[in-house]
Amino acid sequence: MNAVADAPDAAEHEALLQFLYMAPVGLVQAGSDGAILMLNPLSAQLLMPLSADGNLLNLFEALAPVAPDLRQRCAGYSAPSGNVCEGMRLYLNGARGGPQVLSLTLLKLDAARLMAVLSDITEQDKRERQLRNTDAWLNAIMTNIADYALVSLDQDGRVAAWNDSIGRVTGFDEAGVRGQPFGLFYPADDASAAQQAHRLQQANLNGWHLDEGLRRRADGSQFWGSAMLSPLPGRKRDDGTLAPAAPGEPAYCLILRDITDKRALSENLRSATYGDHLTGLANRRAFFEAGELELLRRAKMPQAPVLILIDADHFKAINDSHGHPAGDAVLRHLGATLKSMFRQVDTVARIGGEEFAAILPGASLADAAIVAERLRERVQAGPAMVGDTAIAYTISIGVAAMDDPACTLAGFLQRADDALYAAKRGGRNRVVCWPAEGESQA
Ligand SMILES: Nc1nc2c(ncn2[C@@H]2O[C@H](COP(=O)(O)OP(=O)(O)OP(=O)(O)O)[C@@H](O)[C@H]2O)c(=O)[nH]1
Repeated sequence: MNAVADAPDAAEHEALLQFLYMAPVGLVQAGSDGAILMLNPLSAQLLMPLSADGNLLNLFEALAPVAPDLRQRCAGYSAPSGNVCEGMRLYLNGARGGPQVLSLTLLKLDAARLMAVLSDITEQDKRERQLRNTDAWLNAIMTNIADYALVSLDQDGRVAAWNDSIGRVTGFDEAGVRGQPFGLFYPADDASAAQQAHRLQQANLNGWHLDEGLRRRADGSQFWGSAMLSPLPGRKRDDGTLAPAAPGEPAYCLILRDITDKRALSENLRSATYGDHLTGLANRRAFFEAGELELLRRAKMPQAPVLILIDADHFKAINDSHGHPAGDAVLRHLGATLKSMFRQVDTVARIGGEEFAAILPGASLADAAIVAERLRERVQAGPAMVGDTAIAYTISIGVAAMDDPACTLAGFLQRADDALYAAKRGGRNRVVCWPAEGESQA
């Protein structure tokens, strides 16, 4: 070779060496018998832990602990050139999930030469394993947790993909579900196109939409369920907007869950927190919360609510002559009478030992006084039966309109209590409205 021709060769050679040195993958050139002809620093680094004596002389021998059949593979590869193996995973230190994972691609360059490309894919392998675990985990959830159901919906909220869990929770079969709007799982009065569109829109805006309520099974029966709706993650563009999905393709994920048990639990919790254990009415805490709420609402209502305080007369004497448990039975009797006399919208509570209160929204003082008088008559007319014993008792009632914008709930209670006190003083078994005659206004 002459000097003019030699110069570019030397430069190319230098560039090649530099490439081999810097390459982010391990490169090994070997003969067809595996004898290593050349290897770059990274491949030496990757192969070194496999070598028993630190001498990297033969590729097949170096890789024997993790790829014992490599020599046979090459021998059996009859094409003049091509990939003997591609992306073969080599798990160093034996076990899968060990500290290091290599990927090996072995190229047959020609009859005499092989080129191995090695790269460290430990992190990638770990991520893939995590994904597989997550997949298996999700699958296990969907298959084993009986009260969850997963379904994917298309752009318009129609069921795009069937999942067995849907059948299990709702009783629908694939033919009955695929292509149907997801309102199918809701009772008719909650399943309009507009209601569905609203749910999808909320999911688009917030990233998810969750609602709890009655859900419908294939046989028309209902259960208490939650529905979590969210756009599929793949649709999110870099700018945060959602890419439209192709017609019929999954665009949303809907997770339905039967939470009948959970609801019963929270109802129990609710009644433990807000219910009176003896009478089943609201308790003092519930009464005060409802009272404050009524005061907030009062401004927007044409009619202020009315507060009624009810107290059993001479209750101590009942306890003394019949015993405390009989007294309890009388209180239960009074509670049941109250429950039967007031409307659904009224708050009726036991706020003390033998003291009860009711808030009547949208009632005038005169109407409330009539209701109170009827209640008094009813209690007087019907004794409480405790076993075989009829225990007659009466009640006194104070009534106050909650119509003074400057007055607080405590203030209204004081007014009703003043009226109640007047009823007691006046001889009991009577109804008095605030301001009572002869009482000064608070
Ligand atoms: N059995 C029973 N008695 C209760 C309960 N809470 C309070 N009491 C009793 O109710 C009685 C209330 O007595 P007082 O406040 O003197 O009133 P009263 O005897 O009803 O007389 P007037 O209210 O003035 O008509 C007391 O004896 C309390 O022990 C309860 O949960 N069960």
